[in-house]
Amino acid sequence: MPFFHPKRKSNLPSPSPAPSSSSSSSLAGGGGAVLTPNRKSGIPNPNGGAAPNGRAPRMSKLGFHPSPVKPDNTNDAPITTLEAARRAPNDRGRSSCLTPERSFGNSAKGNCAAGVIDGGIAAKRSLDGSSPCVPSEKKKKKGIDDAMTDHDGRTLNRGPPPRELSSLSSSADAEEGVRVCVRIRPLSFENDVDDVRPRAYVLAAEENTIVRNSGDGGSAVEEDARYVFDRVYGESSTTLQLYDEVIADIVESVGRQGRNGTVFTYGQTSTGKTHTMHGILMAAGRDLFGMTMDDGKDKAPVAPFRSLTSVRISCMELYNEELRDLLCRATDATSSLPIQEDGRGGVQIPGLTERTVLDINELMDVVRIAEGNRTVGSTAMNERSSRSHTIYKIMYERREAMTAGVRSFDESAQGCASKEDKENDSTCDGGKSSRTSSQKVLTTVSNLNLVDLAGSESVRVTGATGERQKEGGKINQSLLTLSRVLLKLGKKDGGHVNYRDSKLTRILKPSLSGNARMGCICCISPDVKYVEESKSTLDFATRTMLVTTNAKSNIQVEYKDGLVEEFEREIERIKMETAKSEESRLRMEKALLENADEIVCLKANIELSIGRAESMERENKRIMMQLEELNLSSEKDRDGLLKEICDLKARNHELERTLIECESEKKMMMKHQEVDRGSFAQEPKQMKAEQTLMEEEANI
Ligand SMILES: Nc1ncnc2c1ncn2[C@@H]1O[C@H](COP(=O)(O)OP(=O)(O)OP(=O)(O)O)[C@@H](O)[C@H]1O
Repeated sequence: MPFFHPKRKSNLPSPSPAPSSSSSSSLAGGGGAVLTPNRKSGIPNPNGGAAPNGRAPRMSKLGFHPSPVKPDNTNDAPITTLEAARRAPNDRGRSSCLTPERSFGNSAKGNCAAGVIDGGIAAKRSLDGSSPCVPSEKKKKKGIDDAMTDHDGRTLNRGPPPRELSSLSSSADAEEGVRVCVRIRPLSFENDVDDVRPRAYVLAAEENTIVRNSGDGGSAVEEDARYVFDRVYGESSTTLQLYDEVIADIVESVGRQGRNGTVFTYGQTSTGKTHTMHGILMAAGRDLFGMTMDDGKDKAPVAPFRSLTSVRISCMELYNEELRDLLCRATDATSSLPIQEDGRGGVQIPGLTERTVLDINELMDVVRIAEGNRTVGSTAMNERSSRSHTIYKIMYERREAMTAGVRSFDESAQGCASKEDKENDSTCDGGKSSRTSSQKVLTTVSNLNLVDLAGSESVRVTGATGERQKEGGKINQSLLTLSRVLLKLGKKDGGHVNYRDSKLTRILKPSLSGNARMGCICCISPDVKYVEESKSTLDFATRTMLVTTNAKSNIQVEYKDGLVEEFEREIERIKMETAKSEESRLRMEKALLENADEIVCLKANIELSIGRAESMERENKRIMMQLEELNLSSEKDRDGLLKEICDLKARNHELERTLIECESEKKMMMKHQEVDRGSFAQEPKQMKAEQTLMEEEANI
């Protein structure tokens, strides 16, 4: 079954600007919200580092800056970096690497380095010394070969011709299809160009067709294995290419026509959705700020007018069906925000933080803060997997004051945009109206919603358990609801569309139900392991192709005498405020510089103290160890002494016994002695008697 959907508009893009629109306070419209300060995070700055002036994003009191006046001299900086990759060959700054005939053609296989937008990969590709935007001969040839053959070198069937994307030159308020493109991420980030492993899906010769790699010779690709979208981008494509061909037009109609735009990335986990969305955020921000600068240039010759443009951003995530503000303080970050329908088809999110940003650097600073607050987790497939759907809402507001009777440039180009305008404006009725009011103000608030959906995932490949598995379940559930809603919308007569089954579809309702130009980027992996997951993404993309929207231009016209003067006074006041805040910033910078020495000194002292504390801790540990050793050895000694005492006691006991025995022996001996002494005493007497007797005998 061919998936080409024939009912879309087909005008080539035109750079001509168009009129503006009115405000609404919803995801499809404007939205009053509280301003709160914020935290830091980690996406690369468009200049590759901190903002050149080192400033944090500012919140202007009113949020407006006069568009013809540059708020400060840093405004060009980010644009310059990005423009370097784009501006060269044509003045609209569209893909600088594309030749005119390729700009809607084979560019899908291009090797253009996208400067900061595609980061590492782009930089890697330009390392061979060739100009980053001019493919080398080898690459050019490979690009052509890729277009005609699959990865095993087999020729592929041709698909239907690409449907042409409608553009700004199409009449305002026309129905158009959601712009759908598929991007295949590189198989391996280290060596993507030369990796020759077979791919699950390959690009066909047409830039809008992708086919399953059947592996059977490739010449007879089955119809159900062939998908046709608005564009298909291969592994070596860049985000900038994709942005230029599919998204830039939507962004332009947000800035120039006051229509809402919504772009979302969809796909399996780790297929490059966040990677792609960051590039889009940067490029869209640059284009929108470019338009604020253009405002004055285009109109000055046509009408006496003044215009004020402001850009605000809010960031939110939908985690486990809870809506969180990504720009509020850490303590509040976990509280869930309510979603309220405003009864006019829009959605309100009370309490959502809005930050006014004055240039692309400030915008990306805010995005970095939001990124830092996003819920990410590590899975088997992605070390930093988004565990939530993230919505970046950029509000572009423009107020124009002009003398009635003279049309603004945009009006002249497009005619009066809205019915109210026609009714109120004498310039739109061929001069029949007798209205004589001299001044009018056109106010337009249009929103660009950039939605980075969490990746669909199967436990089989992510190996998720516990909390990760629970999150995965919620993600899949909300994506399934989105898919069902798109299916119903695509069928037209599909009956009631139930947006209420998930918060994701509730938030996206204003866009899905028609009041936004929409773009959908479906990301897939070329890995054959994930062929089923990729097929499911391609089926989703196919369903999305059938959905059409009809975005209205949001414009409000007010008439008031003396308004231009009032407007001019306001511009002056804002200019003064801007100058004052610039002055105080400079003062603070100076004070910071003056305190720098002291800070260095304090730092050194702190480091010294930390060193001392560490050595004291080491000493403490050493003493503790010695004490322990001593305790151990004294315990040993005590045991030995106790044993010795026991031995001595036993010995003592033995000696006492021996003593007693000795005593008794002694007594016995003494007794014997006494007896002996008695007999001894008798003996001398007897001897003496005997002697006396003998002497007597002798004398006789
Ligand atoms: N086209 C690409 N070129 C270079 N690197 C890429 C590309 N696509 C993805 N990557 C890298 O692949 C990794 C995963 O990409 P990313 O986080 O954007 O995927 P994801 O689809 O958003 O994943 P998840 O749904 O899990 O959040 C990142 O390191 C990213 O930089």
